[in-house]
Amino acid sequence: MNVRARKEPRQQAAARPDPASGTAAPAGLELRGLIKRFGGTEALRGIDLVADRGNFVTVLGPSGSGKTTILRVVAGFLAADLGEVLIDGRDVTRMPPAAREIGMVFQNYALFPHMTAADNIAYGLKMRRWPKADRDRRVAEMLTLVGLDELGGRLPRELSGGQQQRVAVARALAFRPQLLLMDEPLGALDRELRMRMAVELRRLHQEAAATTVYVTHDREEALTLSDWIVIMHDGRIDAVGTAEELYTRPRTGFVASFFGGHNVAEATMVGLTGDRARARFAGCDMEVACGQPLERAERVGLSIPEEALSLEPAGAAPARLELHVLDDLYLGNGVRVTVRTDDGVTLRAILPRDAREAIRHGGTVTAYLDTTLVAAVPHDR
Ligand SMILES: Nc1ncnc2c1ncn2[C@@H]1O[C@H](COP(=O)(O)OP(=O)(O)OP(=O)(O)O)[C@@H](O)[C@H]1O
Repeated sequence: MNVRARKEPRQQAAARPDPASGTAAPAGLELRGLIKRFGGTEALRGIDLVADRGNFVTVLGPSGSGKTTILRVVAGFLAADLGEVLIDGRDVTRMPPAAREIGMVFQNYALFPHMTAADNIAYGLKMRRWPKADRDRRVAEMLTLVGLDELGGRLPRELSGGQQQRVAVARALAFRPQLLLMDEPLGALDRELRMRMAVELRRLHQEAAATTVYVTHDREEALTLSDWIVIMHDGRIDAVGTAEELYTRPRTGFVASFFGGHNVAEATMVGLTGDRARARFAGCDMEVACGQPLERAERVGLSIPEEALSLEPAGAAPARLELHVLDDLYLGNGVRVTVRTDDGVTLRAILPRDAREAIRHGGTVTAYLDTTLVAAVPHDR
């Protein structure tokens, strides 16, 4: 079954009609006004989120932004000071963790070391009093699903990190939870294995059809896995969108620099019409799209992707800039340069390999900015 059907995530809690049935379909997960304080620390400052059933939602954000706290509140390990948690329309806010029927996978796997892979997978089924024959059938199915048919009899210590992680996923999905929570499940694996497992998790998610909330601080994992990405910043949701939306039209400077790896530069706002702003940057006037509705102000932020600069005019409206080269690094498939405008704004750019000739350390270079790739964001003071 394909659960990637794109439905809109909603940052405000509101049931939406299900076009198929004509009635309001409960969301797979709904968070309403979650607030959590630890002493003087406000870990969650009002989280509203609706994830449609079967969606894969990644919660991405820097360390300390509140990602794990959200999962712990949803799982029931931690009570929020205020707010509600609904799973498939069921208010579970005051239910103990076991009654919420959630599948969970965490970074340290937490497999039972003295049990075989098969027994680890069967554990939750036993707790739920599944008859032995059903249990055995389901364990075999899960071992096949995660590609470990031959290894069910092994103890965790006889399995590689990636294999243990698959057992943990199989165990979490075995009892067919409607909701699966994963907190940095690939964090302990090396980079190559992490990316391979991310692709595999995506496939498992599609087969299991559970609404999934996945916490990570790794952008690439988020890109590989998600229907929707939620960007956390300081206990709040800064933005929700598809990877493409967040990359091409970041709402804020934080999203642009954290998720997109973009430059965020300050510019003068010289005009604003609807969702387009006119900005003066590096001596050029340019018209750019707004990442969110903006107010008329003196200053505006510009989100400038690293690939927006080139040495030949590019895009529909290339703005010509004279830049000072501070640094250049040959990458094989391109050149990473650090440049500075006359006003002292520093930008990072990726130029094609053959640009190396034109770039001299300490020299100046004429570059063209593809303004169709630039987005105006609120100016952070
Ligand atoms: N049990 C606790 N007691 C006190 N403060 C806590 C506790 N748990 C979390 N915090 C604080 O709440 C904030 C959010 O923490 P959380 O663990 O949710 O962040 P995170 O985004 O998951 O970070 P990381 O990526 O480092 O795991 C942090 O400032 C953290 O120090």
